[in-house]
Amino acid sequence: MLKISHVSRRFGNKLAVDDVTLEIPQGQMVGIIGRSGAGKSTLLRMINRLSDVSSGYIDYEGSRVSELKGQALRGWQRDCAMIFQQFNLVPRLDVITNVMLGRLNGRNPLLNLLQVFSADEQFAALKALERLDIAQTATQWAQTLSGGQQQRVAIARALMQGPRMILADEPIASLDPRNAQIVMDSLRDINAEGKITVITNLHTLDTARAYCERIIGMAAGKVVFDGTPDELTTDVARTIYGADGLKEAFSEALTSTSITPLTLKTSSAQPAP
Ligand SMILES: Nc1ncnc2c1ncn2[C@@H]1O[C@H](COP(=O)(O)OP(=O)(O)OP(=O)(O)O)[C@@H](O)[C@H]1O
Repeated sequence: MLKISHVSRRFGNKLAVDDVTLEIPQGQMVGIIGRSGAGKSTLLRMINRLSDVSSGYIDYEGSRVSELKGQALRGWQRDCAMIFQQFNLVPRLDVITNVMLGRLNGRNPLLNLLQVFSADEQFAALKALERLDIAQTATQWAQTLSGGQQQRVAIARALMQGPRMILADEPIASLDPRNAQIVMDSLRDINAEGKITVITNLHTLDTARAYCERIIGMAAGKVVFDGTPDELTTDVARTIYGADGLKEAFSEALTSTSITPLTLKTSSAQPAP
């Protein structure tokens, strides 16, 4: 269980996240939606401790994540993998090495520097790439891959950490609909098969509805909705996006990133209406 208790984050005068309290059971697939600037990324970054809370607490399985330091903090960041809109791969390294870098936190820094990886690590990286159906790209430079392939490499790298949770910050915002679907299908399958909690920020309503069993809506730093896709009515969407943002949220859903799941493995995930 991840517990977020009265968490706020301030940047100067700006309250980016405002008194958020949430409980996320292990293994849930959660989508966070909201307009640009609503505080979605800041919330994810605080969970992963890329950013510190200004006030409040974050706990995971009884451990106070928001106060971890040193090795314990690195341990948490290994348990709680993060993927980003821009993939964050090393462009001039081959794919398999990029994936093995997912083990960084658990390894001797000197070996990292020399990029020496054991046979076991190479095997695990290949298995992770196979799981994402891109093992054939293992020896290519990361920068030669399409955006969708790069995001799958980033997910494979996250899997190399052996995480209990994956945080995805707008993972499909830079992808075309087909690749967006492949990436969301991968996240959904990893969630369903491995009981790995997935919390993903998403720009579009339809993707959140199609893939997430629970949707959290944020506006101006606050949680303004927390429920199932069925409960996310047009009125609720208006609260999340505002009357002027609503058109954008729905029209986006009908155009560039409109996707539906390829295969449904979880009973709670429903295709977009
Ligand atoms: N490092 C920072 N310094 C100053 N202000 C910041 C910083 N990070 C975020 N903010 C501000 O906090 C608010 C919330 O930003 P955040 O990136 O969390 O929103 P978001 O919902 O993820 O938006 P987007 O969808 O555009 O990424 C915004 O007003 C943003 O400008």
